[in-house]
Amino acid sequence: MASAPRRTFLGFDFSTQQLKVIAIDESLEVIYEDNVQFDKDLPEFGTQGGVHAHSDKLVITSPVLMWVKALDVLLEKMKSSGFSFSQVKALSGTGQQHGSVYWREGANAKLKNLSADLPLYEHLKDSFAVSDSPIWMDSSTTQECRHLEESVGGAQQLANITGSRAYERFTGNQIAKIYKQNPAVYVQSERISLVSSFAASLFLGDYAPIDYSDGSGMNFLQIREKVWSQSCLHACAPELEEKLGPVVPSSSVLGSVSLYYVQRYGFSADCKVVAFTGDNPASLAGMRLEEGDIAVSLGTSDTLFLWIQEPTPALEGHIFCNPVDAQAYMALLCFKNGSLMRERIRDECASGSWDEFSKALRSTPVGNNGNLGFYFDVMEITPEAVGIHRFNADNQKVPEFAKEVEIRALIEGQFMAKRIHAEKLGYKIMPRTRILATGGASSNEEILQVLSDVFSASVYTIDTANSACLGCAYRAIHGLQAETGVPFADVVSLGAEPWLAATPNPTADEVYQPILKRYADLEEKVVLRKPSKQ
Ligand SMILES: Nc1ncnc2c1ncn2[C@@H]1O[C@H](COP(=O)(O)OP(=O)(O)O)[C@@H](O)[C@H]1O
Ligand SMILES: O=C(CO)[C@@H](O)[C@H](O)COP(=O)(O)O
Repeated sequence: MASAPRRTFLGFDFSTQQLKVIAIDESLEVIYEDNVQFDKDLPEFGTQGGVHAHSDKLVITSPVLMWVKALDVLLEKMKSSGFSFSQVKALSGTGQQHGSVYWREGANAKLKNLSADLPLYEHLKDSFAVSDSPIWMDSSTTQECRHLEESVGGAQQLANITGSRAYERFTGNQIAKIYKQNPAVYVQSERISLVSSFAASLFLGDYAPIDYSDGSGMNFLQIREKVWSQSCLHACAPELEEKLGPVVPSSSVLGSVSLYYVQRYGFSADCKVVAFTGDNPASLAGMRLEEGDIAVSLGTSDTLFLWIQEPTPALEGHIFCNPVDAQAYMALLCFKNGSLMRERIRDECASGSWDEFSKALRSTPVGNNGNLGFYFDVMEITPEAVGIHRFNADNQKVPEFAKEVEIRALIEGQFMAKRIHAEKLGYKIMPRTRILATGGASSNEEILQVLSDVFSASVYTIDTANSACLGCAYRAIHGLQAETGVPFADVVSLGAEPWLAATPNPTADEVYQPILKRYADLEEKVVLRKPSKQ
C-alpha cells in the first residue's frame, strides 16, 4: 500500500540581514533550511547588513523591493533543490519588528492578479509609495515621539495603553514622520503594513491584517483590549485606521495561498497562510519558552524577553501581546548594538575570525581583571547612549584595551547590561532560571559561557539558531487547530527539547556581583540625559 504523502509546514523570517526559511514535517523535525543574504545575494540593492544608513546616522531604511526579490530568489532556490511544495499544508512567517511598508493605491488589485509567468518583483515594482522602508534601527523620530506622548497624557500613560512609551523605531512614530514630511506620499498609501503583514500579503495575494503581537510594537495597539487606540492614531495621522486595516489574533488562518504559488511553484490550492508576526514573538514560539525562562536572542539586534501573565508597562522595555496564548503577554528589552558591534570588534581584534574571538574569551579571566566597557557604535536603545567607553579596575576612563581584554569587555558588558536592565524591571534571575539563547551568535560556545557566567544561570539552546523561522513553522501547525482551542504547548510537545549549552563557573557570581554594581553606576555616567519623559 502506498504510504500517505508527508504533510509539511513552512516558516519564513524576513529579518534584518536575510530572508530565511525552515520546513518541518508532522513530527516537527526540520527537513529543509535555506536563506537569501541581502548584501551577498542581492548586491544590486547596495545594502550593508541589509540596510541603508543615511548620512545623518539617524535614518535607517531597507529597500522594500529587496524583500520582494528575496522571496522570488528563495522560492526559486527551493524549487531547484526539488522541494515538494505540494506537501505544504500551512505556512506562516515573521519579520523584523516595527518596520513599515507603504502600498501605493492600486497595489492590492495587482496582488490579486499575479500571473504565474513573472516573478513577484516584476509585478510589484511600482506598488510602493515609499521605496525605502523605515526599519527598527531608525532613530530619527524623537519629535514625533514627544508629540505622541504629550497627546495621550505622558510617557507612562502611553505605556499603559500600548505597552511601551514612545520609541523612535516604533511604527506609529515613523508613520507620523512620513505624514508630516510628505503628506502626498501618505495620501497615496492605500495600506500600511508591518514587515510581517507585508510578507503575509505576498503569500495571500491580498492585504494581510496585522497580528496582535507584532501590532504591539507600533505605539498604536491597546494591548489589553486588542484594538487600535483612537487617541494614538489621531495623534499621528488622519484616516489611519483605514490604512492599517484590522488587527487579528496571531494564530488566525488568513486564507489559502494565492493561485500564483499554486501555478508557479506547485503549492496545493488548500495550503493555509497563518498570520505572520514579529521575529521576537516568533522566537518565543520556536524556543517553546515557558513562564520563568529568560530568552536571549543574539541576532542583528540583541533582545531579552520573557513570557509574562500580567502586563506591567514601564518607562523602559516593552510589553507585547503573547503570540501563542491570547491571555498572556511577553516583556522585551532591545539592544541595538548586537551582532554588528561584535563583528566590528572581531574584525579589529581577532583578524575577522570567530575562532580567534572565541580564543580570546577562553584566554581571559571571568571578570576581565575589573576592566569593563560600553560599546555603542550606534545610538543604543537600552540605555540611550552612544560611543565606546572603557574603564579600568579603578573606574578610570582609558582610551584602549589589549585586544583580548577588549573582546571580553565587549561580551561581558553586553550581558551585564542585559542582566541589569532585566533586574531593573523586576525580573529575578535565580540559580534555577533557564536562559534560552538563540540567534546567529548563539552558535558560539564561548559567548554562551560568558552569558551563563554573567547571569549565574544555565544556558540552553536549540538545534537551530533560527528559532524565529522554526517558531513560525510551529505556529503554522497550531493555526490549523487553534480555533478548536488546542493550546500551542500541546502542538509542540513532540518538538526537540532545548539542550544545556553552558553552566556557570562556580566562582562567577562572586566575581560579577561587585562588577555588576560598578557597571550600573558607570552606565549612569555614559547615558545621554534627555528632557523628562514623564
Ligand atoms: N560563530 C559566531 N560567533 C558570533 N556571532 C556569530 C557567529 N556566527 C554568526 N554570528 C552572527 O550572527 C549574526 C546573524 O544572526 P541572525 O540571528 O541570523 O540575524 P538576523 O536574524 O537579525 O538577520 C551575524 O551578523 C553574525 O555576526
Ligand atoms: O526592534 C527590535 C525588537 O523590538 C528588533 O529585535 C527587531 O525585531 C530586529 O530583529 P533582528 O533582525 O535583529 O532579529
